[in-house]
Amino acid sequence: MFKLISGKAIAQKRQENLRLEVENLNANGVTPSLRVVLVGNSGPSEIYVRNKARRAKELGLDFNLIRFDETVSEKELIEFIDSLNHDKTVDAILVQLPLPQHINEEKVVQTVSPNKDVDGFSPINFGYLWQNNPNIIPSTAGGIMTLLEESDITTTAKHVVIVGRSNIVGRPLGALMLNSDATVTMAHSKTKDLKSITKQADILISAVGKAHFITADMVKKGATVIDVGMNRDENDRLVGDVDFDDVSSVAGAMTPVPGGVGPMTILTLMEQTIEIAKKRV
Ligand SMILES: Nc1nc2c(c(=O)[nH]1)N[C@@H](CN(C=O)c1ccc(C(=O)N[C@@H](CCC(=O)O)C(=O)O)cc1)CN2
Ligand SMILES: [Mg+2]
Repeated sequence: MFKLISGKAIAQKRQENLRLEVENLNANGVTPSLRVVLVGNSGPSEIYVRNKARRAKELGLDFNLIRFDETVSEKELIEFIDSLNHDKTVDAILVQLPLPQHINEEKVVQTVSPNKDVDGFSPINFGYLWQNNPNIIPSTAGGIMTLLEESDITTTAKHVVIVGRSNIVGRPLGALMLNSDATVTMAHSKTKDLKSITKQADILISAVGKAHFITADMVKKGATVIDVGMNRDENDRLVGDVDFDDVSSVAGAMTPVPGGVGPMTILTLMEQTIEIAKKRV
């Protein structure tokens, strides 16, 4: 039987509990605070940041978006982030990616204090994650683990194939899957005979950024397929990496785009902002 995994519904359900946690914190004089730094005004980043702002406001968080022109210098950006690091009223800092070409993304990510790094992108938090001692973890990867858990899809001893090795999704998800006792294969653009590998997956995750990349012939019957892609098709519709109509004829469970992984990314960001703020109680 085929199951559609709705990230939107799971995120909505968990957000109810988060509201109660925020009320509890408020009763202790704490309002979790999140600062999002956005450089330039690319269409997709604007949408993602707007979604973050909406959820934060629904939860009653202290949310602030700080915008910089896309010509901002690396030095100015780094100095600003450092001022947030030292601001005692700020729990969590997020720099929306990607950044313009002239700014070194690694340097900026390394500037965010590991204690406020709600994206879990700093080398310290990445290191903790790979040592199976996670602190703050990247939101998309964390959201996917929650999505599976809430859908009663276990990872122990499963063969998980992740296509894509980005720092935002593929690599941290590889660590989380390994930590949760899956057998993990990380595939990427240099992988030979990708289809022979994806066909072995009990859980197949695609984070490639190419519409219609995963087709039914690449999927084992009954497999769970998680689609992280956010692409525009030839009709300018938002689609994932997975050819949904084709793959749903063989998969056992699948996430849609939109309404799958995206809402879970934002939920996890809210959960982690609240977790960081709890340390103030
Ligand atoms: N600093 C960060 N930058 C980026 C991250 C990140 O986790 N931290 N991840 C992605 C973008 N991303 C979060 O920022 C993100 C992507 C998608 C969604 C989302 O809600 N998607 C919706 C559809 C939205 C639409 O209509 O286009 C869905 O899937 O239903 C939220 C966040 C890159 N940058
Ligand atoms: Mg993300």
